[in-house]
Amino acid sequence: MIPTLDLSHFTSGSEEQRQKFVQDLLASFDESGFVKLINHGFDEKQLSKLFTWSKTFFNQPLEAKHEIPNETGPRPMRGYTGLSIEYVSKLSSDEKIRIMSDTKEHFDQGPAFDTEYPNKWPSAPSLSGFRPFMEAFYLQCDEVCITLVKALEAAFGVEDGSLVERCIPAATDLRLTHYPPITVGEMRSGKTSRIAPHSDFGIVTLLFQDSTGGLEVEDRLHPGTFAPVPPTDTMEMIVNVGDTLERWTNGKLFGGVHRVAIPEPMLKDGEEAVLPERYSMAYLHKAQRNTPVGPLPKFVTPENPAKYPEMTALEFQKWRNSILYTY
Ligand SMILES: O=C(O)CCC(=O)C(=O)O
Ligand SMILES: [Fe+2]
Repeated sequence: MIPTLDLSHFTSGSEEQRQKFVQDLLASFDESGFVKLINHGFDEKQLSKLFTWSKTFFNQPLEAKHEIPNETGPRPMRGYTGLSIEYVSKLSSDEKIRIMSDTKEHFDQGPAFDTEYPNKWPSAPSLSGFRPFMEAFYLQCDEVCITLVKALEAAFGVEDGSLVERCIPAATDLRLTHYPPITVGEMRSGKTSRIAPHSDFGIVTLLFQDSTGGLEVEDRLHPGTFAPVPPTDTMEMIVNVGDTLERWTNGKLFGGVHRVAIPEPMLKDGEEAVLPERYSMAYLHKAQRNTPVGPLPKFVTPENPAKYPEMTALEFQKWRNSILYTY
């Protein structure tokens, strides 16, 4: 089971609570690559609005969504990507996974100030409030990530601010995903899934899921074995370690592998049963673009030499993104 930690213990708790938060965060990342957070600063109204906006966006006619197409290729994603375009399965070295398509559509958003990869916003009057809401939501997610990075500085015993400065200005991608209804039969076919097993590219990911279920986490000690992360509370934020943190820590921490499969209560259902549609929001926290994503000196020793080659955060992201469309 993934432990639940109280973020307010770190931001406004006693020294003892802060230290305990830091230790528990590291222990949980070490064990599963995942943690759940409460008291993260978002309230129920905001989260319900987030999902309402996401539904309004994806409920638009396809032509309207295609007015802001994401350009597939080795670059940060912006705008709308339709069904079965991105295959995260291509990141896997397992042949059985590599043939799986993802049945999802998504909207990707970067920093508001980004002129190199500008955001693409819908023009429909019914969505006029979408952009201001999402821009504010993005900033609030970034604040939570910076707080977590501060907790990691304490956990690793590195200088205060030394990791935070690697995250400014923000270069994160926020993603809204819609998984349309799909039959149990299709999900069991081995040819498709909602999202195939993968790890995220950034430092950490913040995730809010609706009440549909299906998110699963791989047991690091038993690759190929997954445990469900059922939605128990809409206020719950799920946080996972991404590949950048794995690289910075020279493999001490690892990118938590996850997927979205058949929700637990439907596991015994027949082939014709239909999984209801599902919505999620992932804040895929990234390092600042020119920041190196090779191992930090602290984690490199003669016994444990650097396992990951040096490159910038943007080079790493371009490389990983270029793989997603190679079919
Ligand atoms: O929809 C989810 O719960 C997971 C989404 C995800 O893994 C991703 O966007 O990287
Ligand atoms: Fe993911």
